[in-house]
Amino acid sequence: MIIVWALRWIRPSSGSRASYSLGQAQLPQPELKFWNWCRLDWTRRYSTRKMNETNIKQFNQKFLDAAAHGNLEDLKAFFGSVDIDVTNDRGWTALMFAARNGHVPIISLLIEKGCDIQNMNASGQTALDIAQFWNHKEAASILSQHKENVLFDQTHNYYSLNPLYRASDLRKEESALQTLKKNATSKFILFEQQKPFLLPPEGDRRRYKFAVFSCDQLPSTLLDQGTVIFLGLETWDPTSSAWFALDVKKNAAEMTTQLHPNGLFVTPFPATMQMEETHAGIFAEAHSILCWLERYRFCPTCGSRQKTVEGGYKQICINIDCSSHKGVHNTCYPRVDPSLIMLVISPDKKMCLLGRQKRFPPKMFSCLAGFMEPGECIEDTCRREVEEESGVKVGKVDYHSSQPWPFPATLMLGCVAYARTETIKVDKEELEEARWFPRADVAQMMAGKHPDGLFVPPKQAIAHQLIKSWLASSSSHL
Ligand SMILES: NC(=O)C1=CN([C@@H]2O[C@H](COP(=O)(O)OP(=O)(O)OC[C@H]3O[C@@H](n4cnc5c(N)ncnc54)[C@H](OP(=O)(O)O)[C@@H]3O)[C@@H](O)[C@H]2O)C=CC1
Ligand SMILES: [Mg+2]
Ligand SMILES: [Mg+2]
Ligand SMILES: [Mg+2]
Ligand SMILES: [Zn+2]
Repeated sequence: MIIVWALRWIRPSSGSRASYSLGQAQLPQPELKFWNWCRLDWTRRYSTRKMNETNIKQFNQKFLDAAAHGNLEDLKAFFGSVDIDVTNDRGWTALMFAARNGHVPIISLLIEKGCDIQNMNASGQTALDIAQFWNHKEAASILSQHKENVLFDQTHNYYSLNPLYRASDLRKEESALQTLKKNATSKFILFEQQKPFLLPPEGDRRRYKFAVFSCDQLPSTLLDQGTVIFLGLETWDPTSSAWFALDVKKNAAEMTTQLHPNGLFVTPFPATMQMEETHAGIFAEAHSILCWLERYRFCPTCGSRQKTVEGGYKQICINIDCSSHKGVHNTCYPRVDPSLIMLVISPDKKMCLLGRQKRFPPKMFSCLAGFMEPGECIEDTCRREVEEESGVKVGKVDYHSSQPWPFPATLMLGCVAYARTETIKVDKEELEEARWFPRADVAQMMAGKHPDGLFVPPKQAIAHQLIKSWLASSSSHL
């Protein structure tokens, strides 16, 4: 049913070229969960095979059965056509079934194929919890080794996995940058008014990615008239390929669409939440810089025009008498807005506080969040925002991880906050609702199995990772 709803919201655009537009504003059904909304790529693949909902369920069940029964060859046949993290009604994945029965070769293969070992079922158990519960020592040992790796990697939230070496020293060398731009190995990604030019999910590729061009593939008018940003080099080796973002002017967009038959300029959110992760990291850098250049065309100090230098990373006022040329002139550099996002834990540590902003999809609850103000430390921003929005008083604050949120340039600082009080008084300006949720409810919301259809943001959001960490660290309280 959910899949049918989801498909309803994948609709061809008005032009002759196929495109898919998805938007938060177009989410009228309370049941259309963010979670499923993020899985539309594989849903679409099924739809092209004309599989109906029952067929899909049976197909998925056969995959889960192969894992549960330890049938390695049967399982291999599903790769490429099944979502490796697909679940049954209770949130059990193939990895969990293999862990339940101690099938070590199946566990190893699923991990090698990139399954998410941190997924939890509707009871809040991971595959590792299950292997340990059923005393499958070898399975538990493999899963715990990989869990350590995953936890280490988890400092990289989505949008933060940018593989480029930024080579900031090169930005000051104008002639070197000009030479690099014309270098045959240099790579260009395109934007039109901050909309990235992407290749939509297709065939076995489940994610959007950039269409990447060399200098020779681009008409010189695009290069000459557009805004070019130097993003970095592929490696620390100065002879490695350089990456540039090119914002083509609006009137050049038509020309650009002729460059790749499947490419599209897409509205960045939510499409970029479904990108190949390294491309999402590159998008975060390019998009934040392009938004800054567009919004700060005039000097914030005297209102004169600004000149863009240093590969797009600096703007200087053309008025030589402007005071921005003296002392610390931070208006010349791209802005980053620090903001806090916190999972607030109840005094008895059995519940967490989640809230809803009016703009959220129906039934989605998330962590509270708020922008840092001048002269504030992380801990005080966290305490102030939680009290302003929910009336709850916070004591200790622990830092968890961070995430660039490139809409346009927020840096989310993720924390776990320990409440001193429980009484909630919601600020209706900022939140529609805030509630304490027991651990079991949150586990169901994570697994998309809550009886009232409540759910939390998808794994690309740092809120999801904060909630997941708390569930994992408190699984012994079950
Ligand atoms: N991933 C997640 O689950 C969630 C992420 N977030 C993100 O966290 C960030 C902050 O959360 P939010 O609750 O909106 O923040 P706040 O609680 O601080 O409230 C936002 C309001 O504060 C004002 N404001 C003050 N300083 C700034 C600034 N530097 N930049 C923009 N607005 C400012 C704006 O008012 P006005 O516009 O009226 O001028 C804005 O609407 C946002 O980027 C949001 O997208 C938030 C919740 C959940
Ligand atoms: Mg606030
Ligand atoms: Mg807020
Ligand atoms: Mg605020
Ligand atoms: Zn000025």
